[in-house]
Amino acid sequence: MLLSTLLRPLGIKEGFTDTDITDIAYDSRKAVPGCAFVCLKGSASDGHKFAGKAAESGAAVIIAQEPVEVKTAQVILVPDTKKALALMSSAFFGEPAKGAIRVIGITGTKGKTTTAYMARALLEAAGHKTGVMGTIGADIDGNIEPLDNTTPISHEVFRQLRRMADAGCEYAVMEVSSIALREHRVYGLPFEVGVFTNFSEDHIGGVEHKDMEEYLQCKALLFSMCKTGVVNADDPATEKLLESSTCEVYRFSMEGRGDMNGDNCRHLNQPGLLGVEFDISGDLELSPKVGIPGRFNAYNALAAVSCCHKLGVPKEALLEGLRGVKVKGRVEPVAVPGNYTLLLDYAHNAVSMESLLSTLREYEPKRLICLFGAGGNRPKVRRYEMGEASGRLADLSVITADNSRFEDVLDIIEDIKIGMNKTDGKYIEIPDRREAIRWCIEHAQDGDIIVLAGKGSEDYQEIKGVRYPFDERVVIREILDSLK
Ligand SMILES: CC(=O)N[C@H]1[C@@H](OP(=O)(O)OP(=O)(O)OC[C@H]2O[C@@H](n3ccc(=O)[nH]c3=O)[C@H](O)[C@@H]2O)O[C@H](CO)[C@@H](O)[C@@H]1O[C@H](C)C(=O)N[C@@H](C)C(=O)N[C@H](CCC(=O)O)C(=O)O
Ligand SMILES: Nc1ncnc2c1ncn2[C@@H]1O[C@H](COP(=O)(O)OP(=O)(O)OP(=O)(O)O)[C@@H](O)[C@H]1O
Repeated sequence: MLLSTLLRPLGIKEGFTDTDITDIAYDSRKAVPGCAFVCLKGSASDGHKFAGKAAESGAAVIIAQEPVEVKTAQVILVPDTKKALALMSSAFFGEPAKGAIRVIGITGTKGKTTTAYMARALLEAAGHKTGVMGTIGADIDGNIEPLDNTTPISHEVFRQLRRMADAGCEYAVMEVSSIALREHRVYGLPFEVGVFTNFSEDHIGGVEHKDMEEYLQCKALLFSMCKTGVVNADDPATEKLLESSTCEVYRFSMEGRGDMNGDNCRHLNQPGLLGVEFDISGDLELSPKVGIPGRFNAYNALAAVSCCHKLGVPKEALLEGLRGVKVKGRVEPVAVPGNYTLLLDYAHNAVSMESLLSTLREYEPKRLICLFGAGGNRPKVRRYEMGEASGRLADLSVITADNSRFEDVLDIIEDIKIGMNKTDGKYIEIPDRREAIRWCIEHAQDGDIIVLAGKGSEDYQEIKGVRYPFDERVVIREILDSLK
């Protein structure tokens, strides 16, 4: 593609020699002859330092935001290379979001993945093929390409949108993290709808956000990039989020203050099948059954229904889509031979643990058993808080390993116990996660709900820098086979 075509969206029309560009690279180790190398300032290093290396590998152009010394490539200075990468990537992949595919962005502290998959289920029930991009990966028809981040770097965002459009998707639903908005990973992307699920404390400190104010301001950016903002009217942060919005606003609520309101949430409870049912009024009258349990999933469903209603999805498709929805690793049921319920869930901090366990309590299990660990090399406060939440809400906690990374799993368990010991919750410790799961299955009683928290859709365990295969669906099947 001609350099002039890539630079046009940046408003650069002169001051360079036009040439054919083979690729766009932002990592010097992946620079190829004839590419444009974009220098990005990162958290660990500065891409400007690698401009020389990229030129040695044959880069024809260096896009930089401060002067760099290279002899074999032309240098083009721009005010912000992250924005430049996004605009150039969109052009490089044929501007997929300007005609080929309509993009829905979902932001919020919790519920992004679930709401994204619900929206896909609704759109597909209406006959619109839809791709999903988020924590689980880039998913077209269940074929999942892993992504480095929940919202990957802009080049990958536009590459995936092109892939989805080429595969015949009319829509892409993507999770848009606050970090991605801060880092301009979706800069210039025209969103048809932006959805806001909720806001609570998370992602503060280290390379993440400075404070809650900055966290919210980053999320707010989505609402000046979309035509319609579909927002949770019940969240105390919503009005502040919308202060500088430029979109049409559509509110959903479980407390009667929205354009679309949900009410009268009821639990669906059969062995192996938990779900929720609720009534919608306002712009639509319907009582959907949702194939995933939890009061918070009524919220997620209401967000997805509001979004898809705005896109013209008919009532019948809304009902059909929600009934059949399943989200990998989000309160996902696993078939077991006994009369108990075994669920996999991604809850890995206090907020999600609290909402998960309190909602499961409402299903009145004989016992609620929660198996969980906590990630190594992550803030310790998570461990104390998760321990406290499980101690308070589960009848029995089985404390085990999660991705211990470079820490000793026994040290992490000791931290979890600090929180646990603030409660009178019963617990056992089984550091080997496979053995802990086996214990739960061997000791399950009729009417129990057992939830394996923390892994969700992950299929590995990360120990001392190595990722070992660990798909809980496979592990459970192996344990059940060995017990036959
Ligand atoms: C802080 C942050 O967001 N970092 C992201 C960033 O990496 P970085 O800033 O550390 O990059 P760096 O190592 O400093 O390198 C800077 C530049 O030099 C280049 N380089 C580097 C070395 C070299 O030899 N040559 C070279 O050209 C790099 O390719 C890069 O362009 O760019 C990478 C590639 O896109 C991301 O994978 C990485 O995400 C890291 C892994 C991360 O943990 N990010 C978190 C904070 C994050 O983004 N989370 C959100 C929210 C998730 C949620 O809601 O749960 C997400 O969307 O995932
Ligand atoms: N609306 C919600 N409110 C509170 N908790 C929720 C909500 N939706 C889901 N959860 C809980 O949070 C966990 C993660 O849900 P989900 O993956 O949908 O959210 P996410 O925003 O994508 O999360 P993350 O940013 O951690 O990847 C679920 O497994 C569930 O326990």
